[in-house]
Amino acid sequence: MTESVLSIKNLTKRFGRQTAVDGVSFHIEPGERAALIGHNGAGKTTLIKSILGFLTPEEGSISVLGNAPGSNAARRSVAYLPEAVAFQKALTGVEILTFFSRLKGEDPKTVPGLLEKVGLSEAGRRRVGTYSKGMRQRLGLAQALIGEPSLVLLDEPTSGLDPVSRQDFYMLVEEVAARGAAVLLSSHALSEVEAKTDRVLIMAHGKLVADDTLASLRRAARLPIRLRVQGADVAADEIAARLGGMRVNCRSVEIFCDADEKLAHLAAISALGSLVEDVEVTLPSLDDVYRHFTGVDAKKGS
Ligand SMILES: Nc1ncnc2c1ncn2[C@@H]1O[C@H](COP(=O)(O)OP(=O)(O)OP(=O)(O)O)[C@@H](O)[C@H]1O
Repeated sequence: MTESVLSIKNLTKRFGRQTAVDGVSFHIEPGERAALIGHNGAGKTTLIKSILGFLTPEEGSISVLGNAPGSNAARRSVAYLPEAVAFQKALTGVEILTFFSRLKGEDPKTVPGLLEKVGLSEAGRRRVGTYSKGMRQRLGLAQALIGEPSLVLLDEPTSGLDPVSRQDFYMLVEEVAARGAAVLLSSHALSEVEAKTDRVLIMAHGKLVADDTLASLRRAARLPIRLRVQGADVAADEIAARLGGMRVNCRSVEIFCDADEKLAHLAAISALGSLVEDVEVTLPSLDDVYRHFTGVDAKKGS
């Protein structure tokens, strides 16, 4: 069995009487991309700071490839990209990456390759003060990737980026995971992480209330799947009469069912032959799953 890159057992962190992280346990394996989601104040940043060794929890343990957080060995294996990455504006991208490479004890000759990886080769000789937010964030990722870390912690990494920059950013994250690094990414952008991560960790009031793949969480929540059947011409009445479900207009009928009933419903729809023009299957979104496990609407917060 491969060793977990990150292993957290029964972690509790308090600030005075406030319990920010409450008995949290999970582990992340090499190559896994895990999303950490939760309302404001759920404990995500406290958890990330504990993994980095910036905070000392009252109870429980954290191991980064067998090493204590904040130890030299753990620091060499962990990369961190905060939400709002800030660099010395007067320095160029090359100068910044060279500086951080030396700080990490890595050879600065990897800098051009890192800049190329994040699409900043041409901008590398320009001062960072002239960079857009997306370019600064990509430089931040390049800095985090110095020395090929085994664990990459990303705190709201795409906030403020435009859709194309987000897309590019997630392609880089995919590459990092494909190389075998474990990625833990905290985000409020649920529709985004839904497609871009392998596992979802949901925190609420300091507790980990869900930890699994989205498909398994959907099954556990038993949220209904929506089948929207579009009939040929004005066949909705006949389709509704033969399949059940709810007629939503003169051509379409909606059926809600459990995951394990889906194939039977699709077979029944298919048996209607030319009466049916199309069928659309909508699975519960991460928003729906989030609401189920936290009782909170992701768009509204706590
Ligand atoms: N240094 C601190 N001193 C006192 N309380 C703190 C401190 N840091 C965090 N907290 C409290 O701990 C709880 C968890 O905060 P945390 O920042 O970890 O949440 P979060 O999930 O990252 O929230 P957000 O999504 O808003 O960033 C909150 O109630 C917060 O007020």
